[in-house]
Parts: sequence; C-alpha cells; structure tokens
Amino acid sequence: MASKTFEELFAELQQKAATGDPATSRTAQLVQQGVHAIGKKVVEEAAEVWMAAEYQSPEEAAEEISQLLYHVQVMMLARGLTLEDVYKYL
Ligand SMILES: N=c1c2ncn([C@@H]3O[C@H](COP(=O)(O)OP(=O)(O)OP(=O)(O)O)[C@@H](O)[C@H]3O)c2ncn1[C@@H]1O[C@H](COP(=O)(O)O)[C@@H](O)[C@H]1O
Repeated sequence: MASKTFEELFAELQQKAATGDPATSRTAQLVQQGVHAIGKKVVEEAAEVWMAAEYQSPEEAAEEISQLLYHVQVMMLARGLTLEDVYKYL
C-alpha cells in the first residue's frame, strides 16, 4: 500500500521548498543548491533505475523509481513548475 501518492508528495515538497530548513529538509537543501545540483541527482537516479531494472529485484527497482520521481519533483519546484504544467503534455 502506498504511503503517499505522487500528488501528495508534491504538495508536501511545495511546503518544504517554501518554508523548509535546509539543515533538516533534504528538499529545502536541494532547492537551495539549485538546478545544476538537482540535475546531477536526476541523472544519477535515472541510471540507478536502469541498473536496478536490468539486474536487481522488482522491489529494488521500485525503490529506485521512487527516488527518481522524488528528484524530478524537486527539479519541478526549483524551476517553479506545477503538476498542471507537466500534466498538460501527458
Ligand atoms: N521521497 C523522498 C526521497 N527519495 C529520495 N530522497 C533523497 O534521495 C537520497 C537517495 O539518493 P542516494 O541514494 O543517492 O543518497 P545519497 O547518496 O545519500 O545522496 P547524496 O547526499 O550523495 O546526494 C536519500 O538519501 C534522500 O536524501 C528523498 N528525500 C525525501 N523524500 C520525501 O520527501 C519528503 C520531504 O523530505 P524532507 O525535505 O527531507 O523533509 C518526505 O516525505 C520524504 O519521505
């Protein structure tokens, strides 16, 4: 059972990006570091998704995919994008 949905995570991260403390919130820390640092994490997590999907268990692949989705949401926040901005292309 999911502990949170994609939309629920995004709403939580919007709050963290706006008012979170970089000392305690990974999201606030990444947004403070900016698009370049977040971009490196997106690429790193994408590679981990690929490797896990090819060589690891479905459970491990799911965990890596969750980390990629998290970092993609952080990138959206760093660029001031909303879910609607992205959904209109789906
Ligand atoms: N879903 C996530 C999530 N997924 C991944 N991560 C981060 O991504 C990291 C995983 O990447 P790595 O394995 O590369 O970890 P690492 O090597 O320690 O990362 P680096 O410091 O080297 O960049 C984790 O250690 C977390 O820091 C996440 N951090 C936070 N969340 C959720 O986001 C919400 C807000 O979190 P905070 O902003 O930290 O309060 C909470 O609901 C959290 O559960």
